[in-house]
Amino acid sequence: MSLKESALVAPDTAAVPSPAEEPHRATPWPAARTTATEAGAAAHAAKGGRGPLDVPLGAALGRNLAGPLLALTDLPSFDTSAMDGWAVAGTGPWTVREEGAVLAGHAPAAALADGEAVRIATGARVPAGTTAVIRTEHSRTEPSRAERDGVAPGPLLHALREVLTRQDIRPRGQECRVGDQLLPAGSPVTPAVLGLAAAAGYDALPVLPRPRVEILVLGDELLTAGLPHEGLIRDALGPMLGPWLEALGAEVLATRRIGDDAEELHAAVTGSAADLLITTGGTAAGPVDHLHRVLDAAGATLLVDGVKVRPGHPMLLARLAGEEPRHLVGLPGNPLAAVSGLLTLAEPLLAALTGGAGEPNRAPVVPVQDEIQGHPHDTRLVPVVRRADRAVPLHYNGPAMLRGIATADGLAVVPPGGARPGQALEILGLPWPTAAGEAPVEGVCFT
Ligand SMILES: Nc1nc2c(c(=O)[nH]1)N[C@H]1C(S)=C(S)[C@@H](COP(=O)(O)OP(=O)(O)OC[C@H]3O[C@@H](n4cnc5c(N)ncnc54)[C@H](O)[C@@H]3O)O[C@H]1N2
Ligand code: MOO
Repeated sequence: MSLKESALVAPDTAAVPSPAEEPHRATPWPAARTTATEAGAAAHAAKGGRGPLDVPLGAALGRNLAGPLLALTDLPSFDTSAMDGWAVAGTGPWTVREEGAVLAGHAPAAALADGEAVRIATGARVPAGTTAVIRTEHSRTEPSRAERDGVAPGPLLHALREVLTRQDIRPRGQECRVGDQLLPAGSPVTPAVLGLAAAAGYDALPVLPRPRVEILVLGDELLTAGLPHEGLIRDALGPMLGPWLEALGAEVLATRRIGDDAEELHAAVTGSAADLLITTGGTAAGPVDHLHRVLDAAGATLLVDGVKVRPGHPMLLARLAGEEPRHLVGLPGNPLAAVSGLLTLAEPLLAALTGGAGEPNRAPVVPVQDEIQGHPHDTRLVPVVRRADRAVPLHYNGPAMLRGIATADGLAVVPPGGARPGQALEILGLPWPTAAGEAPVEGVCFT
């Protein structure tokens, strides 16, 4: 008997009701996120072996630091002139030393004797004996009598304002001393962090390994190019999920289109090397919704089978069979339902899988401007834009729509029963910069 004939029996012959038809099996939304976090944390702990990687600075952007960033040097590493002007020793007027300017990156200049001055550039090492730097614009020079007579020494330097001891000198170690912690472990490597790491002496950074993710897009009705026609529609999830998951810190191994083929799906699920498989579609009870049967045949354990959230309630989380802990998140096919599954299950799991690289989607609490209709029993996730101190719900929030989320700053977590105007709600953030306050808020209300 083939796989299709045995474990993957056709849905209309299956005696058991589908998970979508069994609301009691659905997990409350907060508990589903906790389960996903715990699954990721357990997988991370079990994988102890996948230790930090040293990557060149240029490749570290967007990764998370595997350990604290410790300064490899004092910063600045020498007493540095903060201004173009004069290094002086003692009180003025000062005799200007004959030699040329002390420049950044050049050999150290000879020590200044009391009463001497030398030209200095911003970033140059101040000569030993220097008591202050005077900016060019705060100084004037005049020929000394000796210089007028044609014999050394050179001109005299006068300060045009009071000179404070050590002014405009950046002392060695002002920003940090060697060994100081500049950033804690887990910090995201931003462009600014790359700059700081380079300044502090790093050529490479130890970063956490990224969870490997594979995306399986299911559905015979999906087109990868052109206009929808004859009942076929464009695949909206393939182009969206890879970049979204990368923005959440994953390494996306592949996005594969599988169609509605149970055998092919079974082979893809059992043969994948990814830490996390993401499927789209096939979670419900339709004639070609094979996901539950494939997971059963593959020996997977369902950790979450339906969540009390709208949209996206048929989403699921499974632990795949095998010694290595690997997971599968089944996202519903409706595009906004898939986003809901991504934020509910995939995001917390990925955050924990990277080893506590930061709090997953720290949700700020913001009052909502308008009433938001609730589901009687389930949480709702509703795209919102932030306007000043308020969250404004967007209207194109139907399960099959991406028009709302495409202009949103986040998703409001609306408790069962709904929210009153002014009620404070958690807002799940999106992993990219949003144009808060720019988006149109008027529109037709669809469900
Ligand atoms: N009898 C029931 N039917 C459905 C239920 C239910 O509880 N009982 N739940 C509905 C809900 S809610 C959702 S969400 C969907 C979930 O369906 P599936 O995960 O099985 O997804 P599909 O049936 O494959 O597709 C649903 C919908 O989404 C479109 N789709 C799928 N993939 C994509 C894609 N990559 N890009 C764009 N659009 C996609 C697909 O064409 C369908 O229109 O089930 C309901 N049914
Ligand atoms: O999960 Mo469904 O998206 O509510 O239509």
